[in-house]
Amino acid sequence: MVDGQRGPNILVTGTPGTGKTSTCALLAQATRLKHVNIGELVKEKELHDGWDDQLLCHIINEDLVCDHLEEQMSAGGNVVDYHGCDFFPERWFDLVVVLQAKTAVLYDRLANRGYMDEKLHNNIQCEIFQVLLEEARESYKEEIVMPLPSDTIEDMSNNVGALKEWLRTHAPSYVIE
Ligand SMILES: Nc1ncnc2c1ncn2[C@@H]1O[C@H](COP(=O)(O)OP(=O)(O)OP(=O)(O)O)[C@@H](O)[C@H]1O
Repeated sequence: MVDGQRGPNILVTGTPGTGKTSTCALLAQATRLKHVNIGELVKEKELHDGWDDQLLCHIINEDLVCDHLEEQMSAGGNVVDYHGCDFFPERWFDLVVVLQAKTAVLYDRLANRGYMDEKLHNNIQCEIFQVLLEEARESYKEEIVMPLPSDTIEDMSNNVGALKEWLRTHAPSYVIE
């Protein structure tokens, strides 16, 4: 259910490479939702505690991220894109989408991106053990958690369609016809 006091907020999560950014970008084009890419935001606004040499990424400062986004999320109308979901306030989200990809598909995508060794292995393990789905189910009410396959372009298009349909039901003014 969308909180009646604000616009809808959707979280799109999943292992890196499952298609969060591509899906959110398409959804934002087709609706009035604003795409909030947490990884980009962390870099741009320096909401981090430096660089992790082992994982080769910024060490996100979750408190700074949540403080930075509080006002915008309280207003609603956002689709948030991040490979984690347990540190956001539960009240922010009306729907939590977990994108999933088959191991072979994800392997190719991450290898194409130049991921190697430990980083590649860790992300593949994360997907095999459905870490993000588990995290979403532990952090949000089960009925708002929506796992979706993201192996093909057709899946992506179906997913954007399903999310538009969800918006049509819960917050129709956000759908651009
Ligand atoms: N459903 C899909 N079908 C075909 N290709 C896809 C699909 N989803 C993503 N891709 C491709 O996989 C690559 C990774 O996608 P994307 O950057 O959207 O993933 P992500 O989950 O946002 O990753 P990260 O968490 O690292 O930002 C891109 O080249 C994208 O075009």
